[in-house]
Amino acid sequence: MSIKVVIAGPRGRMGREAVKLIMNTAEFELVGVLDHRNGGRDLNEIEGFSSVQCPVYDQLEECFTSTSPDVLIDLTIPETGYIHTKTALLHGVRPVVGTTGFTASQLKELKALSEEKKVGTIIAPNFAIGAVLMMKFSAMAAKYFPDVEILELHHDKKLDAPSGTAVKTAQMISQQREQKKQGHPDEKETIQGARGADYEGMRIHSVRLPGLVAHQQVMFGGEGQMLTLRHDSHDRASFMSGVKVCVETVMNLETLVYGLENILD
Ligand SMILES: NC(=O)C1=CN([C@@H]2O[C@H](COP(=O)(O)OP(=O)(O)OC[C@H]3O[C@@H](n4cnc5c(N)ncnc54)[C@H](OP(=O)(O)O)[C@@H]3O)[C@@H](O)[C@H]2O)C=CC1
Ligand SMILES: O=C(O)C1=N[C@H](C(=O)O)C[C@H](O)C1
Repeated sequence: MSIKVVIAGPRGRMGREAVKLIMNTAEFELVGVLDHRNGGRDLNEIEGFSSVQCPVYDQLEECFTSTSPDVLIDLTIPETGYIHTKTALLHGVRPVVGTTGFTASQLKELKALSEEKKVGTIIAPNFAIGAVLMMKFSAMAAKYFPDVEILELHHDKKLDAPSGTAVKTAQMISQQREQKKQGHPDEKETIQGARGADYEGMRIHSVRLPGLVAHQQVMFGGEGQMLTLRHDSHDRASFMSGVKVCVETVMNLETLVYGLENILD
């Protein structure tokens, strides 16, 4: 039996890749898409989708009622992605969320709702296996190198900063690292923001430039040595094997999983 999927944000950079993934995977069926600008049309009328037949909705409730999907893949923007995830849970549809920028309190609320409804949910700040390994290796290294700074680099159309990946990396590092305020105790910024964002004393720096896709470098400094871990996504195809695993796995969950590292063997 196939897994019935709805995609929110199909015209976006990630949404277009996700449509291809679902169409090219025999066990998945694209039953609808949510596009706030094209409700009532068919996807094959929209530029770039001439061979994909599937109804387009601009209201998520109507989409769920009409298509009875198993899974919602959300690839939109932070505020909307949060509302979509909540709506899916209330309709018994399992969310797989790539959208980043949710607050800690939103994540907490969604986890509680997922558990209350027993509807599996995966929120993955990064679907690329290489990025997940970089995060895991960073957490391992932080035990030995408590002085660490994260540099994330993205295209200039990105809305949230720091990136979801950088925030998740900092959280994973903080579970291994002795708490520490880095840099000189008396350091002063002569231009505000020069030292980046402060996450429990470690710094996160966000670069936004045309020409970039998604990149992150985690730098550890020790006595007379440096360790640098870096991951580069040069193409959004890098995220799709992770999306596939999430769609398959969420079918067997009854709680919220935050991070792809928690479902990989
Ligand atoms: N987890 C992961 O591995 C990855 C996550 N991401 C995240 O995925 C999200 C999407 O990224 P990306 O594809 O690059 O972004 P895009 O801006 O290319 O796509 C976002 C899409 O969402 C649509 N959208 C905006 N507002 C709404 C709304 N109110 N209702 C419905 N749809 C809406 C946009 O439509 P329109 O433009 O017409 O408003 C657009 O089609 C981001 O949060 C990004 O950080 C990105 C890459 C990898
Ligand atoms: O917006 C993007 O492009 C990306 N967003 C995710 C994030 O915020 O970490 C994942 C990846 O870095 C690409």
